[in-house]
Amino acid sequence: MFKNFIAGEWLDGARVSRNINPSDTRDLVGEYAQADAAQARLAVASAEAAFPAWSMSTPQQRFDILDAVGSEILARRTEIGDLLAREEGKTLPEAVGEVTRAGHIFKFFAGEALRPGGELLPSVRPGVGVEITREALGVIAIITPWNFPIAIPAWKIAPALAYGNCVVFKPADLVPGSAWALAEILSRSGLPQGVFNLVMGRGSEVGTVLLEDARVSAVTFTGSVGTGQKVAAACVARMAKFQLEMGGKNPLIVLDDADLDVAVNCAVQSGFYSTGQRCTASSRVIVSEGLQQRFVAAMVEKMKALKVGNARQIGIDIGPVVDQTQLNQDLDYVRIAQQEGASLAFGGEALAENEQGQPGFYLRPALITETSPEMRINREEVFGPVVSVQTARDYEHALALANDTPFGLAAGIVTRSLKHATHFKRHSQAGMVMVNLPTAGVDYHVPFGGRKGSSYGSREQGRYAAEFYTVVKTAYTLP
Ligand SMILES: NC(=O)C1=CN([C@@H]2O[C@H](COP(=O)(O)OP(=O)(O)OC[C@H]3O[C@@H](n4cnc5c(N)ncnc54)[C@H](OP(=O)(O)O)[C@@H]3O)[C@@H](O)[C@H]2O)C=CC1
Ligand SMILES: O=C(O)CCC(=O)C(=O)O
Repeated sequence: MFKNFIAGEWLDGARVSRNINPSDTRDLVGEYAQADAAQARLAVASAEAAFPAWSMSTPQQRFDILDAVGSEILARRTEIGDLLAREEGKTLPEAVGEVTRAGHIFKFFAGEALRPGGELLPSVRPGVGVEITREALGVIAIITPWNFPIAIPAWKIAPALAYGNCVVFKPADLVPGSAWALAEILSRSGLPQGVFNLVMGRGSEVGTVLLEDARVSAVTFTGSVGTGQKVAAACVARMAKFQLEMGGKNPLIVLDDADLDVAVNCAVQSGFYSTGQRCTASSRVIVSEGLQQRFVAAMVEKMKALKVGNARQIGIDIGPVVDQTQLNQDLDYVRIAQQEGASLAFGGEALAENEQGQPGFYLRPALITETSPEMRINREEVFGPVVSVQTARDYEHALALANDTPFGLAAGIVTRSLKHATHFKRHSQAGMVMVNLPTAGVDYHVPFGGRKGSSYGSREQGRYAAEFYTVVKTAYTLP
């Protein structure tokens, strides 16, 4: 039994959740304690008690701890990557890559702890000095989704601690294993008791406490739009700071002058890898008329060669969908698209088992053509290996189609035209824009986030994370 970490102790939960391997549903990854509301409140209390001392800890102390955590994650990347692949279903190379990213994130924010910002200015009044500093907020609640079970926790926990906050971390109930492994490393890192707390459990119970408890100063959330709206409403009601990263319906434009191989690689990589379960996935490909037929034919050829199977097996390109609910959602969207008049050019069928006969949530990646902008497949996030194709008359039409979405997380263009690439970077209504690169798979040292319905609040990652995890103070002195 894997326990919760509250007030410096490992505690049994009120219930137990079973973590099942989506590549082979006979395989139980482990049993994990589920905290109840009382334990969530205990975690908040312990974080609150630890805050005065931790917020005054030295940059050196924070650096040493975060740097050592990063080193251990990197040293154990293969082992933790295997656990991640086993519980979430992304392929082993993708999972090891995610763990590596988590290690680098801790090291990046270790460095940031040594670079506190601040300004010293003369006042407009004679003899008065003005200091602008950043201070820690207090207790931060961190609520994360299942699709990046260690990288997303890392890019929230590391800055929270680096800037002097205390943390109550609630990972997704579906994939507690990688989160637990990270918490176990943090539990031995030298953090004072109560600075970091892990409360695995249900969003409806543990999550609700974290949103409503007045001792929680800020909530950082990644997940679905529906839950994001609940987080926002609860935080506004009690004036807590919050930050939301939610869905995407990310476009990838392919212009007539594109290198076809680059275009297909970008579309396959960001549409289907990680089983399409990324908020940055290119789920809409917008191709200009002259290249449309060749692009679809080349995509189908590439997709025929993709190996769908056990995430931990060498040579597999696409692991399983995370669970039956998500698989049903993916299949529903493939069906709805066809009912609305689109064509299924390739894939889209569930496979009850892989080539080894292991039962899992397998889905052959789907390419849907002859779609139009108003179809649900072009408006709603599927969160699976399902890509739609729209045809554009020219660049201007493609740009209009790309921006015609309630979301605005990432957007890409494949072109040899500097003019169009430059125009697109300026006029895309997305937070992250890629030229001749996949929309998914971003750097860890630069800002991450979107516009419109995709994100709310300040950016995550890189130096920009300081905006959320600190509060600015302006001090005036007349010596
Ligand atoms: N843009 C993105 O990065 C992501 C988007 N998604 C989208 O969300 C869909 C569902 O994924 P899922 O992970 O279940 O997303 P959710 O939004 O349901 O869950 C995200 C996190 O919020 C928690 N939570 C759920 N309800 C509440 C609540 N009332 N109060 C506080 N916390 C709560 C969840 O806990 P628990 O695990 O117990 O439910 C989980 O830890 C996907 O199909 C996809 O469309 C998902 C992941 C990432
Ligand atoms: O594409 C990436 O690198 C990050 C994606 C992500 O954060 C997400 O899907 O939640």
